[in-house]
Amino acid sequence: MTVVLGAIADDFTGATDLANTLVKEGMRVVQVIGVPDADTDVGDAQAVVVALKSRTAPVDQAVSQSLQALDWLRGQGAEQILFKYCSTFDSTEHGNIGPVTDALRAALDTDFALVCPAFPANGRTIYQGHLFVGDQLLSDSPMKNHPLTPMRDANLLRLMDAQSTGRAGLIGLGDVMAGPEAILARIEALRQAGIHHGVADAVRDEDLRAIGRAAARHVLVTGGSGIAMGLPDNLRAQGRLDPAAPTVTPGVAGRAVVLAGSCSEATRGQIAAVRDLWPVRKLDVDRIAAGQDVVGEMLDWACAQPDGAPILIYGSADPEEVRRTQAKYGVTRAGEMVEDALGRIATGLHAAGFARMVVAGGETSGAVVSALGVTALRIGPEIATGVPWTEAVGGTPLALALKSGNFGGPAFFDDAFAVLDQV
Ligand SMILES: Nc1ncnc2c1ncn2[C@@H]1O[C@H](COP(=O)(O)OP(=O)(O)OP(=O)(O)O)[C@@H](O)[C@H]1O
Ligand SMILES: O=C(O)[C@@H](O)C(=O)CO
Repeated sequence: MTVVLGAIADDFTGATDLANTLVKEGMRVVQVIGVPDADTDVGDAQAVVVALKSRTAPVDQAVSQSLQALDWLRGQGAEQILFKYCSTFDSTEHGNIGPVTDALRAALDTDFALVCPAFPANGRTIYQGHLFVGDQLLSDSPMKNHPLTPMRDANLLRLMDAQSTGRAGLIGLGDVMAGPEAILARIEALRQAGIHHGVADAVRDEDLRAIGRAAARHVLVTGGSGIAMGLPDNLRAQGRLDPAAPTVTPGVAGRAVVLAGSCSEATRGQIAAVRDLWPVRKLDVDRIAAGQDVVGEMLDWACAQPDGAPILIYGSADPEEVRRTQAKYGVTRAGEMVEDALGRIATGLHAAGFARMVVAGGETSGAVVSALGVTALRIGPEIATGVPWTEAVGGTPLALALKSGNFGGPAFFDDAFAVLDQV
C-alpha cells in the first residue's frame, strides 16, 4: 500500500489545483472523482485527492460524503488527511467548511486542525486572521458578488466560529515567520486554551512551508492548495516517499472547446479576450427555463464550426445579470440550469470528437466531469498557477483543464491550448 497522504477536496477545480501542487512537490498523485468503490485501484499513487462537489451541497450531504471519502482514504493507508477548500474560503453561513472540519476532527479523534486557505502565488494572503485577495480584504473583493457563496466577511476566526462547533484561535505571522518550533508552541498554547481551529497567518510560500513542517504529525490539516506545499517534504524526511517519475502529459488529439460557467471577474475577462477571435456562443438562461432545446442548438452550432480553431460556450454573466436571473428562478435553480446545460453540451461534444476541453468554474467543472462519466484524472503540465491539464483515466481519450473561477490571466484560454500543442 503506497498511499501516504489522502485529500478531500470540496470541488473539482480545487482538487486539480491541489493535485497539481502535490505533483510539483514530487509526489505521484491520482485524482478520483467522487468517493470511489472499495475495489478502485489507484496504482502506485502516493497521494490520492478525492474530488467532491460538496462546497454548496446541503450540510448533511457534504459531511456524509466527506466522511465516506475519509473512510476510503484510510482504507488505502492514508495516515494524514488534508481537507482542501477554496483559497477564498467559499462557503455559506452554515458551511460547509466548518461542519466538515468538525466531522473530520471527530472521526479522526483529534482536538485540533489548522485552518489556512492562503495561496500567495495567486494573491491570497492571511494577516491577523483576515483573508486578502490581492490588496483587498476578501469581503471587498469581487468574491462579495459570487453567485453561490458571496463572501461578506474576511475574518477567518469569525467565519470558523460561526460555521463550526469548535473555537478558533490565531497563529499570528510573528510565530509563523519564527518557524516550525514557534508555530508548534503556539498550537500547544491554543490547545491548552481549548481552541480547536488554528487560523494560521501566511503571506509567503516560506510561511506555508513552515506551517506545513509544523503539521508533520497532524492527522488532519485544512486549507487551500498552498498548505500542501510543505507536506511532501515531511513524508520524505520520514523516509515514506520514494522518488516520483515525471508527470504524465496528456497527448490527446481532437477538437478544442472552452465551457465556462464561472461568473468571476477573471473568467469574464478571459471570455472577453477571445470573444471577437473565436466562434463563441452564450447560453440563454430564459430559453433553457422555457424548456427550449438550447443544448441541441449549441451542439448543432458547435459541430458546424470549422475544425481547427477552439470554440467557446458560456453561461457566465456579470453580477447584475446574475442577480436578475437568480431573482427570477432562485439561486439554486439558476445555477443548476447552466450547469446541467453545460454538462449535456460537454457529453454531446465529446461524442462528436471534441477531446480537449477547458472548463471554467468549480461547480461547473463538477457538473461537466460528472456528466462525462469521468472517474479519475491523471495530472499533466501546468497552464497557469493552480491549473494543470489532466487526462481522463480510461474511456475515450479526453484532456481536461478544470480552471478555478478566479485563476489564470486574461490569455488563459489561448495559453491552455498552446500548452497542449507543445506536448
Ligand atoms: N448567467 C448565469 N446566471 C446565474 N447563474 C449562473 C450564470 N452563469 C453561470 N451561473 C452559475 O454560477 C455558478 C458559478 O460557480 P462555479 O463554481 O462554476 O464558478 P466559480 O465559483 O467562479 O469557480 P470556483 O468555484 O472554481 O472559484 C454555477 O453554478 C453556474 O451555473
Ligand atoms: O483554492 C482555490 O482558489 C481553488 O483551488 C478553488 O478551490 C476554486 O474552486
